[in-house]
Amino acid sequence: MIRVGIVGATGYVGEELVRILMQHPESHIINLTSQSYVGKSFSQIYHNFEGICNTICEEEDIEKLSEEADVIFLALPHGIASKKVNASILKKAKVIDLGADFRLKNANVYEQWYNTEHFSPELLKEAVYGLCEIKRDQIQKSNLIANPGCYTTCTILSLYPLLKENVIDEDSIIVDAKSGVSGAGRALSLDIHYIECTESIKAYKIASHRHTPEIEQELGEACKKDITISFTPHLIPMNRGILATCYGKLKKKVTWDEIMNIYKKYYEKEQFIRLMNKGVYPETRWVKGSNYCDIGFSVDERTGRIIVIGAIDNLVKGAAGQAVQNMNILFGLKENTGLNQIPMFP
Ligand SMILES: NC(=O)C1=CN([C@@H]2O[C@H](COP(=O)(O)OP(=O)(O)OC[C@H]3O[C@@H](n4cnc5c(N)ncnc54)[C@H](OP(=O)(O)O)[C@@H]3O)[C@@H](O)[C@H]2O)C=CC1
Ligand SMILES: CC(=O)N[C@@H](CCC(=O)OP(=O)(O)O)C(=O)O
Repeated sequence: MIRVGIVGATGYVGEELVRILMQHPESHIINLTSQSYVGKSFSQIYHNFEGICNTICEEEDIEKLSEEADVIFLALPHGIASKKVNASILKKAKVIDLGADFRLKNANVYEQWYNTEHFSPELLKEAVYGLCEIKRDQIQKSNLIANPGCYTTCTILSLYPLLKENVIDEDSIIVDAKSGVSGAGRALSLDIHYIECTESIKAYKIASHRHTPEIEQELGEACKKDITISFTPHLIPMNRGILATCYGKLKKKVTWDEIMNIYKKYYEKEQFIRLMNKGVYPETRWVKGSNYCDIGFSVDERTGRIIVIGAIDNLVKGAAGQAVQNMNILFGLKENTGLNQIPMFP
């Protein structure tokens, strides 16, 4: 059994990690940590776990945890993981960070977009960006995984084959993405009060969202160029789900079938990526509660653009599910172990 510790277990991502790992046949949760709920059992915080997980939440002690656990998941706000992780911890346990501290390769870029200091830039070289379908060979050999963000997972998976195969103009990319409110986490803030976000849709952090450099970094690596994209996130009054609508100018005339062959080249064997048939476009409810990323597209002959739609559950493929997929790769398990949840509909 893989001994697992979850730091920040009481947030939405932590809760989802517990839900998935409790059903994982090879994992055993040995420690759940919290900041505000030390001494409380997990089922007192999340009553859906009554009779299922009565583990008492403890104060975080990552040094001690690294002696006892095989893998530590960090589900903390940005800026904390880079203070906590160090080389000595990584010698003893593998770390999967679900925040953003190790995703960007350049600490200056991180500091610029996150407005906070990076406390362990020396670890950025060894951190692997844990987008499983694209980086599994590197993930396997690493002790520090930077689990991708939710918008970024959906966007990069949706566009990656087109950039790898040089099909679209790299600087023409526009991503219009929508997220459910759980994407903002459980901590209280005015923007996510019921009245502030129900029955309304809004764009936010226009031309300034911190997922922009992450998408540019990974798609730039795919096409071996520095690229800039326009990325606009929106808050949607639903609990879970990300829908990314991605636009790109085609470099030459292509048919839908030709593009589908490109997607198949990269994703045909991927269990968690489902390519939609012609005329079918992903919906968030088709992936809710599951680790799937659904992708559909249309070739617009009139404008010479391709429009790709991607959908994921932000808490599963966009966070905890992908983190467990990373754990499976790290420990040589079948990648789908514990991750075969069928999407909930409705
Ligand atoms: N929500 C989502 O869809 C996604 C989130 N992420 C990322 O995952 C991470 C966790 O997100 P999420 O679960 O939504 O966030 P939440 O706000 O719901 O949870 C944060 C967790 O971190 C703990 N915590 C907060 N501040 C501190 C601190 N100063 N020191 C130690 N622990 C602290 C909280 O403890 P307590 O409850 O005890 O206060 C809680 O357990 C973030 O980096 C987020 O950006 C990534 C992908 C998707
Ligand atoms: C709706 C909402 O507020 N979403 C969050 C994204 C959450 C996420 O996946 O991102 P990180 O892991 O990079 O924090 C946001 O826009 O900041």
